[in-house]
Amino acid sequence: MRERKIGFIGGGNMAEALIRGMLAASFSAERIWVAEPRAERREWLEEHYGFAARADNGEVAKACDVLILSIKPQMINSVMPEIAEYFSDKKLLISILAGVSTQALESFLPGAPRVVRVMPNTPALVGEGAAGLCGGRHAREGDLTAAQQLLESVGVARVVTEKEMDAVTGLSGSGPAYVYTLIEALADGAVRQGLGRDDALALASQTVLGAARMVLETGEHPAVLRDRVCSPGGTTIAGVAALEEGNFRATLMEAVNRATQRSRELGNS
Ligand SMILES: NC(=O)C1=CN([C@@H]2O[C@H](COP(=O)(O)OP(=O)(O)OC[C@H]3O[C@@H](n4cnc5c(N)ncnc54)[C@H](O)[C@@H]3O)[C@@H](O)[C@H]2O)C=CC1
Ligand SMILES: O=C(O)[C@@H]1CCC=N1
Repeated sequence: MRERKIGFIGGGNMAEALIRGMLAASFSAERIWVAEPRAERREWLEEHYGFAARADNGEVAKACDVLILSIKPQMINSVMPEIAEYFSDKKLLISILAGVSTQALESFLPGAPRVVRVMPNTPALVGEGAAGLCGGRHAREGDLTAAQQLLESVGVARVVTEKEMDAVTGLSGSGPAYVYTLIEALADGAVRQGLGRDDALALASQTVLGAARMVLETGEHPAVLRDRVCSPGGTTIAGVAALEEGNFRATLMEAVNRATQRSRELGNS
């Protein structure tokens, strides 16, 4: 993958997160192309990352071996024909679009198109992404491996079934937004009790990071780790009781549920 030319179709937030992560993981900037219609965004990308961004999707589709489709799902009808013109079985399409199936993408492309659908997330920008991916009907074994390696250069990547992709979207694709809300709310709670804003944000963020690493590195179930924090009659169980009163767990489960449903809707629209 590192030797091939990789072209992003759409240079927005998620494309930038992947590009920045890839550059940090020593992908060469010369091999990264971006098609982006907004002139000010092209200038910004060029200034910050040192590659030339193009206005024309066709130019990037023609030049690159791997295309990473990173437009909004609602744009596929107008953008896919621009790519299809230059697509062949020598090229690979990797889509990051929420909800859009490999079958829908394949229907725009000639022949037996090689398509891999991935759902990354923005922490790829700092090398801590969490992604799911699946192959389309004509994707070769090496295509899925290549896409997985690319995603693993910026975090964790799990191969899942296409049916599972909407749930991945509701969990890790959208999940950073839930966690940012959690961090902000934790900090607000401490600010309310008189702690300085900077200290509150730093401690809230590190607490989330530390707890996540405890789950990943000890292999213990989260409930076991939680029980170790809850001293009988202590402070933590008083806080946990408030979470239960506020339906914290049910609310998070419902957030994943709604985002998953929305991903399915985007696929049907
Ligand atoms: N933002 C996120 O956290 C994640 C987003 N995604 C997916 O990534 C895709 C992009 O999302 P974002 O980066 O958040 O959106 P965004 O709006 O930041 O990026 C989309 C980019 O496409 C450009 N664009 C508009 N019309 C175009 C055209 N005709 N041809 C080429 N480019 C065009 C826009 O100018 C913009 O820069 C979506 O499909 C989304 O489902 C997937 C995982 C996470
Ligand atoms: O909100 C969205 O639709 C995109 C997909 C996953 C994260 N952001």
